[in-house]
Amino acid sequence: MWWPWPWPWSWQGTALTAAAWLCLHVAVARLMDALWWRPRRLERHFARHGVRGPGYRFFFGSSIELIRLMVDASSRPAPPEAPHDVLPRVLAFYHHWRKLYGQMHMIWFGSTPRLIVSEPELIREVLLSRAEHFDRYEAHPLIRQFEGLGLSNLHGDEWARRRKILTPAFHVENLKLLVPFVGETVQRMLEERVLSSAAGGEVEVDVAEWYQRLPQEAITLATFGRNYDEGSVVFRLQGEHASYATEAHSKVFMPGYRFLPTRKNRRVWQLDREIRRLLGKFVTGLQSGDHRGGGRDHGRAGGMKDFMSFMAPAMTADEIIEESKNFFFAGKETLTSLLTWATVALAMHSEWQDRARREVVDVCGRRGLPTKDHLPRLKTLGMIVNETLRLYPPAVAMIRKAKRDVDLGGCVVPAGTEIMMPIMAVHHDAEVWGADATEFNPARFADDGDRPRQQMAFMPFGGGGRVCIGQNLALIEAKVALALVLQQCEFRLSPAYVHAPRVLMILNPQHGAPVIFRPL
Ligand code: HEM
Repeated sequence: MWWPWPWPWSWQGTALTAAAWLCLHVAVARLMDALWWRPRRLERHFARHGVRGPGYRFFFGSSIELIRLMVDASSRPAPPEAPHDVLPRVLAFYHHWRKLYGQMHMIWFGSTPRLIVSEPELIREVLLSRAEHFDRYEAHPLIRQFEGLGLSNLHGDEWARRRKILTPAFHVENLKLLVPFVGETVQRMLEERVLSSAAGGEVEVDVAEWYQRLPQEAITLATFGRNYDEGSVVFRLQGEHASYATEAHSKVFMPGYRFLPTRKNRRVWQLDREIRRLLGKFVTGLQSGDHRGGGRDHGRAGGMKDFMSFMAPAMTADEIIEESKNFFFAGKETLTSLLTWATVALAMHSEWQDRARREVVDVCGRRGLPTKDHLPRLKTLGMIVNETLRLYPPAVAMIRKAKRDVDLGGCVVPAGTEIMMPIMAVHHDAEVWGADATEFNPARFADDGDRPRQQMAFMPFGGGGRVCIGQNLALIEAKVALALVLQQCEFRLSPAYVHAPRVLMILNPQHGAPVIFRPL
């Protein structure tokens, strides 16, 4: 039989072609909706609620302008006449768009709307009173890979389960037992780098580099206890791993780039495998009871119960691996940042340096290491640490995501919108802190000091259920380290120092922090 065209093949072909066209149309329509129509609809929605911001640009959102503002700001140091007025440099995009669009405004992170909220009252709603409507923001896969799938990156029930397991490990009474170890570590650091090199004279040290050793050693001991030496190897590799993350974060993100077998990527994969292998071996030993110690360490850690012994009975090997990666990541750069800025601020304000030193000598003596009983008596030092965290919060912002449509300050925030809370902007706000908001004045944190009483005016460690679990550890380390440095040296900024705080995940000095120490 002959047909003018190859029936039934032509029917099938036509149907297939039509289906392919339909799929293509649907895919293109969806893509266009995600990248163009939805952002425009959301823009109009927010405008109706009086919330405006830089207009949405196809695919890139506000990213190109944001990067331009940040790069431009980082090309100039902070103004010498107001050195602590660093918000326009650190969060240049916030500073710029706030002037144009008001305190609550919106920007576009690609095609995702990001609402900027900097009123303490609204932040309180997001973190505390209406926290169930907001979820922790999903970090980029590259950052998650380095940070580890630990507390910082978990959600819902799994986060709650882990937080419950880990909370007792970070109890202040447990952590206080670390004080002698922290003191000995800082004493060794001083002897090796400052006291011996200075030999009666002066020595210049880049404190942004130098301080890194303390959190690294403290987290290693707190996590691994008696198995500190094995832990050190893991965390040394993790240090290298994290340095690639910081480097990657400072570059423009290219989707899929991390899967290419470049020299650096191959090293990152190798490090990842090695860290997992070592931690896996260690954890399996710990869980089968075939390990040296774990539990209470009566040696270096003065009887502190290490984090491993809280995790081993309750978590799988993989979970422990991810959690330890997370501790290392969350605890190292943040503390280094705090110590660096406190030292820089004290070098700039010698009156506070002298006052804090007198207190340290009164409480701890001319030579002795600080003890856990000394710490609450170091009031001036506590005020200095708080004032540093206010002006130079290591984590400059927090991000949440609306789980569902939710009312915030009279604006209906659609599900999926990200909420960015710029910690540094709240800390520098003259309406919250008064006319001297950008001056270094630790006295505002005195018991009878004049400071805002509203919740979330001061939140260097975040707030609500997801408040920093490591804050007690950080404050212990910071007080002991600064007390020892003050007790044994006078210091001032090197002429080579340029005051240029910038944020690369964590707030750090763009050109390092060279400080001149003179042993006392
Ligand atoms: C000066 C030092 C530190 C600062 C300023 C700091 C700041 C913060 C902030 C702001 C958050 C909340 C993030 C958010 O809600 O989005 C946070 C969470 C967290 N921090 Fe810290 N941190 C410091 C030290 C540490 C240390 C020493 C550790 C542990 C070893 C640590 C572990 C964590 C963890 C695990 C979380 C996630 C908690 C959760 O989501 O349940 N931090 N930190």
